[in-house]
Amino acid sequence: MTFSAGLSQDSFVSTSRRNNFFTQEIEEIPNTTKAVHKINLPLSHHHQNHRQMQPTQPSFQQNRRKTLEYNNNNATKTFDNDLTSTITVKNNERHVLVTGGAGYIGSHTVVELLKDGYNVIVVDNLTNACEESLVRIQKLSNRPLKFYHANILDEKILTEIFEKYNIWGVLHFAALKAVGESTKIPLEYYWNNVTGSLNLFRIMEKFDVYNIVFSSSATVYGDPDMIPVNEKSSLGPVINPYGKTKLFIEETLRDMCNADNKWNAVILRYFNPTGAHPSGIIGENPRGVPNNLMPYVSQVVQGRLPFVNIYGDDYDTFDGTGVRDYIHVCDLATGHVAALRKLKTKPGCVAYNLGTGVGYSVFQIIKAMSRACGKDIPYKIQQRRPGDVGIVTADASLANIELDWYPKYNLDQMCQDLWRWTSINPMGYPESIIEKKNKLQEKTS
Ligand SMILES: O=c1ccn([C@@H]2O[C@H](COP(=O)(O)OP(=O)(O)O[C@H]3O[C@H](CO)[C@H](O)[C@H](O)[C@H]3O)[C@@H](O)[C@H]2O)c(=O)[nH]1
Repeated sequence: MTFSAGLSQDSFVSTSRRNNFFTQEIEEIPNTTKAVHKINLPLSHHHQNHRQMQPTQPSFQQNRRKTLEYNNNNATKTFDNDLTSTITVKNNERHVLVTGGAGYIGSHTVVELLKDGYNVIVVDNLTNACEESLVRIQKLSNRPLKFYHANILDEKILTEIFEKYNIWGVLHFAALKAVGESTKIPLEYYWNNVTGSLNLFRIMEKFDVYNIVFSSSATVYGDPDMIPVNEKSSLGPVINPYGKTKLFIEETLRDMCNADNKWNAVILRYFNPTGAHPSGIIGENPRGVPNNLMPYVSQVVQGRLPFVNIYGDDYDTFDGTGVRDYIHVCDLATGHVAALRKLKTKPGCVAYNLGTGVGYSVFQIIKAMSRACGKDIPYKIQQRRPGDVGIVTADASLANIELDWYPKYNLDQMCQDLWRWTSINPMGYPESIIEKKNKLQEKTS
């Protein structure tokens, strides 16, 4: 039987809103020595008369690689709309390297990094991310970034990046991340996540770059012995290969920091990221049927999926459904900026939970999404999903105290922002030329 959760329509966002604003033109410039893409960013009407986004030629020599270098020569130091603020550029030409910076959490973090004045280089192989997010990030923050379309397993390209730029630290997001998929193709997960990270760490060491922020997950706690879970809780056992890769990389970083005090690592354990940038311009772009609850619910609202499967209503929770600690992706993003500040104090290896400390059940999530979109949401109660636990919430007080980081968004804002992103971008980001080519190559190989 299908039920539906409907609540009063206090924050309806019209699905008729469409984002024509960021139509991107990517043009291949025929060049015998370089494969260059020109990115034309459309301008805010506020800026149209004042500045021009001018693509520049990449200055590096290698020519067979698909590398994009974005530049905005005439960028002003202010931006408008709901992001009214003034950027203080305070760096000394040092860069941070963001692996996986075109992905969901990476892209929101890059916006915060650019706002905070960092020079950002993104490395992303675009397997689970879209180049379009990078175009939009620059528009949002009104600052340029540099992008390398590359895999972290590629020692040659990483070496070249470290040779070329004065890199101060690395934010390491790049990873395969689907729990279910990891049980089917474990070797791919160990190869990409573990070997890719080891490759990155070795190259960092070679170039005397010892500052890293690592994207970990609450999954490293396994089935936690106490709730809310704090950083002193025991780690593991973790049953799926995805979680094992996160735990192994954490352990590697701890060993590296113990062995050599030049290394500093801030490990961030995310709880359940959701929401999207409040502008509705960047957000999560799941490929295929989403595994996680929030994007799944949002596709049900869109009518792309018929109903939400509620995996179990017999947990020992107040309404029987699973309880999780959902956190707005923009709060996660500011957590990374705080982590970089922490790295400047040379802390050794430290781990922080990033969550709100508040748990919501599956029923509460469906109701909150229903409030945000003003629609009834159909659901069916199903068997428990294998590997799920009843309740996981964070004790994030260590991050509050030591990083001076506090989440700002509540559940209704998370749902409103998620729904705004979904309404404006019903099918996610448009595919870029690179992504189309990747797909073609996958089909023909
Ligand atoms: O279609 C769905 C999807 C999920 N759920 C339920 O919703 C809750 C949240 O499930 P998610 O799949 O959204 O998130 P998880 O808590 O299972 O997993 C997330 O948090 C983990 C850490 O706790 C890991 O980081 C993992 O990678 C990440 O996806 C769970 O009770 C789950 O049973 C449903 O009822 N229906």
